[in-house]
Amino acid sequence: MATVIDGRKLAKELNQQTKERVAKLASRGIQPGIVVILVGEDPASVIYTRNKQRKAEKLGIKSILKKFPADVDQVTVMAAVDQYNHDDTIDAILVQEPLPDQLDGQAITNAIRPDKDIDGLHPTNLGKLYANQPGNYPVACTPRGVMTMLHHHHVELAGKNATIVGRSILVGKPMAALLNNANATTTLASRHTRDLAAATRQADILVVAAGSPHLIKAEDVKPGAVVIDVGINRLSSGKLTGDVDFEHVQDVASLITPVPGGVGPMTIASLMQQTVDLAEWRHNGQK
Ligand SMILES: Nc1nc2c(c(=O)[nH]1)N[C@@H](CN(C=O)c1ccc(C(=O)N[C@@H](CCC(=O)O)C(=O)O)cc1)CN2
Repeated sequence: MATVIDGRKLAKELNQQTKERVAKLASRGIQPGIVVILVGEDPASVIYTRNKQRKAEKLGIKSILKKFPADVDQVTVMAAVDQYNHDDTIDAILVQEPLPDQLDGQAITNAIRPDKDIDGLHPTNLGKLYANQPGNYPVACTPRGVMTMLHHHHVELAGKNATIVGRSILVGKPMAALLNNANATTTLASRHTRDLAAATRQADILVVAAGSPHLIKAEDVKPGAVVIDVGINRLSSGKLTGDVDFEHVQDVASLITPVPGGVGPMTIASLMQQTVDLAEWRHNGQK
């Protein structure tokens, strides 16, 4: 039976560390600041952005929620990004995804100053990640949170087979890069993968971010594997469930994350952690 990774507990510990770092910055007259740009009223995004705001305020981080109607045009959003690029009280700019179709998300990301790019999606930051450059730069907060979980549980990565299911730019791609940079042998699978079960069964570390409820069954998992479920799916019953059939996979895995209470809380805690990183780097001139 697998050990269940308690994402809420780990997030609480990380948030405590972040709070202490915020207090240290306050003694230098610095308050880290984040702005979250929310377009439209997607119910899940409204909840996530509210949770981010609450957490930031609780930790002493300045937080602005900049809302736009769903039919906002590109120029208006780009102007807001430009405004916060030049706002010295803001260290982190986050554009909540998903965005409506009329907006060019890539152009918006590219307009964010790389040293305020909290999601680590600007090509400059992605390039550094893919080049495995040393130094300080932001990386996407969900993969960062997953890495923190793996390190916390002393999961050995070097030489291990890691399979990531789902190749989004927000999770799958940076996750594969981080694991590869940690010397794991990585397979980045997607819905195009011919034999997905073969790819998942070879994994010592399996990260699933496919957005498909219970896609991964017990027979898809190597005995003793570490299974990280990034999926958050709301069933018609209202219940949240992951991409992994937790009930049965926990009998096969050695370590497993639940949904809810696994990766989700770590995403927000990592976001707060990285907001403080950005503030420290900017104020210490370590860009
Ligand atoms: N610009 C970004 N947009 C989005 C990101 C992101 O990292 N950057 N990630 C997701 C949504 N997300 C944060 O924005 C997020 C999702 C879920 C959770 C979370 O704590 N989930 C809880 C359950 C919450 C619930 O009851 O609904 C859990 O898993 O326990 C945090 C953050 C998409 N957009």
